[in-house]
Amino acid sequence: MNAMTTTTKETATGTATAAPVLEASGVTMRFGGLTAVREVDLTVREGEIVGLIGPNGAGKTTFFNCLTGLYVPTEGQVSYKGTVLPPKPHLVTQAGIARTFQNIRLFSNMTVLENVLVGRHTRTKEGLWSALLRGPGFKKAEAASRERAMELLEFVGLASKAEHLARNLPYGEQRKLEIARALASDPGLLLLDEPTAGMNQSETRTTEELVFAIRDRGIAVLVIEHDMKFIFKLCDRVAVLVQGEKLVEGTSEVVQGDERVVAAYLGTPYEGAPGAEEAAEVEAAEAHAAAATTAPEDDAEAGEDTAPEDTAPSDDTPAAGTGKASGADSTTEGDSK
Ligand SMILES: Nc1ncnc2c1ncn2[C@@H]1O[C@H](COP(=O)(O)OP(=O)(O)OP(=O)(O)O)[C@@H](O)[C@H]1O
Repeated sequence: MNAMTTTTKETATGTATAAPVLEASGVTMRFGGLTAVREVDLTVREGEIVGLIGPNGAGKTTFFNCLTGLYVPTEGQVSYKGTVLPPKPHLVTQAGIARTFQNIRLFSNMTVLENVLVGRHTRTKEGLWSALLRGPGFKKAEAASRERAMELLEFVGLASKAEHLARNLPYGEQRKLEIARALASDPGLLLLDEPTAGMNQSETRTTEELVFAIRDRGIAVLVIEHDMKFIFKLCDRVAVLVQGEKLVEGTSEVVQGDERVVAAYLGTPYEGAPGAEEAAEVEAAEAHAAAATTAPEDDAEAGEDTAPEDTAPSDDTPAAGTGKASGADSTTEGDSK
């Protein structure tokens, strides 16, 4: 990792007033009756590393998919450097957002270098004919792309394996290669989905340094991770998603000290928890219905009057906030992780 320098969070001080790179506002994603992400606002500023955490199924990856155009959000919008993004992955990449996936997506039968070159294609201007005829313009562009790709491999510490097949790399290096490929599109914002999943401690530590070094190159980072030690050490700010809603956002210290975050991870309900109101209503209605079935006969008349409004929701009552569900089918992808 020759180009990497070990840096710390301190280099990011003063980012609170830096220009926003990413602005997500009111992002909601519904899949039929399920609201996976509900009205989430999130800003990432220049020079920041922001963490997105939450228990399994909290909606983190779905939110990433909304940011990168893989899903068309049911509501809300996403802007990159002040311009609203069209929900199309290639246009989002072209605009300046790159990502890695929770499930590694490399071209396993291509070399390490070729994988990075693929990530470079959004930044090369040579057209199809130029490529087929292999004219001087194409050769020059190809040489420049190779040089850039090698520089990125050097940066992530994989230069010596440029000609290896991607599938022969150990797992931790495949994750690094994914990062190099994402960087090949010259992004202003990098989204990392669980970059240390499956890594040992030393690989995690190297990834930590890599993310700091990426930020030091002027690329803002938004990272999903379950490894709390990694997140709290790395991030200038952390947002916590629980059941699709943003519960807390703040510095690592603020988030770690918030009892609602602890409760969400331990599964302990707390006052005002997302979905708590609906759950309380259902519980009350069920209790009411149960009382009605065991009520003495002289209560039956009163029961008839109140039943239509007070009974528990029927099976076809939509879940809270699902009234406007749309678009999910057309945007759902097979493997969106
Ligand atoms: N394409 C889809 N169709 C229907 N439901 C989906 C789809 N993608 C995600 N979901 C649901 O949305 C909710 C949020 O899932 P998501 O994968 O975004 O959570 P997550 O926070 O990334 O979880 P994890 O930490 O386990 O990766 C889950 O209930 C999931 O089952």
